[in-house]
Amino acid sequence: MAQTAILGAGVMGETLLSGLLRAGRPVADLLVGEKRGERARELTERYGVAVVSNLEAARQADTVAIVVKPQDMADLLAEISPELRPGQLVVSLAAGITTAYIEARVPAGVAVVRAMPNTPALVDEGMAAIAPGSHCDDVHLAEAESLMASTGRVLRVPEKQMDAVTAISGSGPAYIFFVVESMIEAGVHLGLPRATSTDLVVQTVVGSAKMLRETGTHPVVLREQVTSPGGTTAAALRELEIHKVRAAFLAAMEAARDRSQALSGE
Ligand SMILES: NC(=O)C1=CN([C@@H]2O[C@H](COP(=O)(O)OP(=O)(O)OC[C@H]3O[C@@H](n4cnc5c(N)ncnc54)[C@H](OP(=O)(O)O)[C@@H]3O)[C@@H](O)[C@H]2O)C=CC1
Ligand SMILES: O=C(O)[C@@H]1CCC=N1
Repeated sequence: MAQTAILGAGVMGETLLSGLLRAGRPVADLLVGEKRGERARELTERYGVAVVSNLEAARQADTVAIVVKPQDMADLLAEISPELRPGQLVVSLAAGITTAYIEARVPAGVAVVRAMPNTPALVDEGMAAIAPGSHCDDVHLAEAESLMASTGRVLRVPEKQMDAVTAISGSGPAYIFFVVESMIEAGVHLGLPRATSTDLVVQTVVGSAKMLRETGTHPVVLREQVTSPGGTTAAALRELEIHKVRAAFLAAMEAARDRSQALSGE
């Protein structure tokens, strides 16, 4: 099978690595580029994967997945560019970095795909979107899709939607964890033991997510089913509206979208 290199084995790089292995990708087909010796030893012990220099990984691999921070992208591309060749596929998982940014820094003819995954990929419930660059054919896009599909669902989107995707599903798990954390804390304020509050909130979120996915019913309808006339839910939702939670979500996601747009220029 073709070799895939993962450059940048932090939170998301390790999530991709472990997902590919769970999906049955032979470890011999994977390479990791990691500059810190201690981290390299940890990854080899944990997964049995070969850890090599970025240059060596770029030389050997057919597909190079780049999972460094956007701010480290320019240096990494300058480092590996001498080893990249036309026909090779670069998949960038970095927020905000456009395919044009990468294409301008690699040899002509290198295919580039921009991907935006999220951390639920760690439990094979990821949501990723992919967008092709200008030298990318269907085979390249299908390869990027199969890479991301190892850990969950994948959508193909036009690149102009990627900053919004990043604001919704890329950063999205953090908003959900923030809501969960807030609800647990509220339970504690209401006098529940922390463990009880945590159990109640986590299962409520899992159950609600499962209902959304399995029934396909619109969230407004599901919310109305919970909201008995003159009851407890109506009282709570009124407070959420008074505190402008809906407007806060809109402002938050606009801020994430704007931050994503700014990252290519830094
Ligand atoms: N975390 C998330 O939920 C998501 C992250 N992403 C994207 O994934 C990318 C990585 O994010 P995340 O995993 O959170 O960040 P991390 O900081 O956890 O991981 C980045 C990794 O890249 C390594 N690195 C930096 N420079 C190089 C280099 N030249 N060669 C090899 N490795 C290098 C870092 O090593 P060291 O620590 O030694 O510097 C670190 O291990 C970002 O671009 C982010 O936008 C996308 C979607 C979701
Ligand atoms: O916060 C970030 O910039 C990255 C991209 C999406 C999720 N985490």
